[in-house]
Amino acid sequence: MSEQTAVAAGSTGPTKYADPVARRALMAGVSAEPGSAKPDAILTVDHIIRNFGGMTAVHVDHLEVQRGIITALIGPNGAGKTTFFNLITGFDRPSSAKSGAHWSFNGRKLDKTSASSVALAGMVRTFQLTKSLNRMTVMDNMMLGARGQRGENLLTAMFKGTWGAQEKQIEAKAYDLLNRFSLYAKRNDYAGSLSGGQRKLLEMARALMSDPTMIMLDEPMAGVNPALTQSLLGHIQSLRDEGMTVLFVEHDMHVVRHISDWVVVMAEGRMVAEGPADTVMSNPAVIDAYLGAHHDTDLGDDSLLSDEAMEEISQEVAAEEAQRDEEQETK
Ligand SMILES: Nc1ncnc2c1ncn2[C@@H]1O[C@H](COP(=O)(O)OP(=O)(O)OP(=O)(O)O)[C@@H](O)[C@H]1O
Repeated sequence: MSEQTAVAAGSTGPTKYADPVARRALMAGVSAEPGSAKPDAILTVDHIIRNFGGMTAVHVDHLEVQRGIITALIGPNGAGKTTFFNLITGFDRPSSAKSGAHWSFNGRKLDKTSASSVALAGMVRTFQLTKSLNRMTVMDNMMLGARGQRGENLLTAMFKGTWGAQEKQIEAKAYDLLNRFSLYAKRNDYAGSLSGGQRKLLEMARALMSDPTMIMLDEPMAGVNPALTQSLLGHIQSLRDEGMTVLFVEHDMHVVRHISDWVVVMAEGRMVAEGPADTVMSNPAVIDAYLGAHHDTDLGDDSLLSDEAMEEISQEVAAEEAQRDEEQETK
């Protein structure tokens, strides 16, 4: 069993960053400026711009993601988080592809790389279950997660009847992961029959089939009921404790506070702040980015909503309403 497989199957011991004191010490000297240098960056991104027509969805000058910890990417709706994920995982091309966009993962350049090559390099993102994946069993979803390993299409191999020893190992890994994520009993059920939380577990388990070095989770808690939230959070923390790097997008600020070692904030396509969760969430630029656009956003700490902030927000709301009324009248 490879070391990576051992991580996925949960049989390795904790790594040095399983210790919160070690993680805090690691990041203690890192500047809280956007684009700050990290002690050991696993992902480095430069000059990534994505325009849709006249609108710039992403404009990231520089970003480094630290190896071995959990980094949250937060920002209001439309900030560009998903587009950024798509760009760095090869599912979309930057508009700046020919004018200086480059990014590297684990020492390997990825700028001109396809999505499958990015996954093979060890940077894997979770995907929501699509209609066709819903119609497949849980186990078939897992086997599909191994697709691309050693450049093979396992499903084709299955249908061709070339099911060999190597594939048996992969099957064993799928069972290990299903056990770990409490989905073994569901292995023959259609993925579409799973609850919201179980789907999120399957998305994570499926991503782990390809032995990632870094896992990227897009809103891992969306649609998850409170009973499974704790379990999902525990799984994400365990992955980190076993040595995996985690980068995740999440709107729930309580979750972000609870599990993030580092938080990067995106607004209007740009990285606007970085730092430990508490520092970032008391940063006026972050409060502005959220509350300026979304007055009902819960930043996970009610004490941030001081009388002064509330007064400012209500003035902004009143000004916006007055402007809307004016626009209506002139129509
Ligand atoms: N294919 C596309 N064509 C045109 N505009 C797009 C496209 N994809 C994204 N956008 C726009 O780019 C901006 C960034 O969108 P994106 O989905 O990346 O934001 P986000 O931060 O992930 O938002 P949310 O938190 O709501 O998921 C938005 O204004 C969105 O409408």
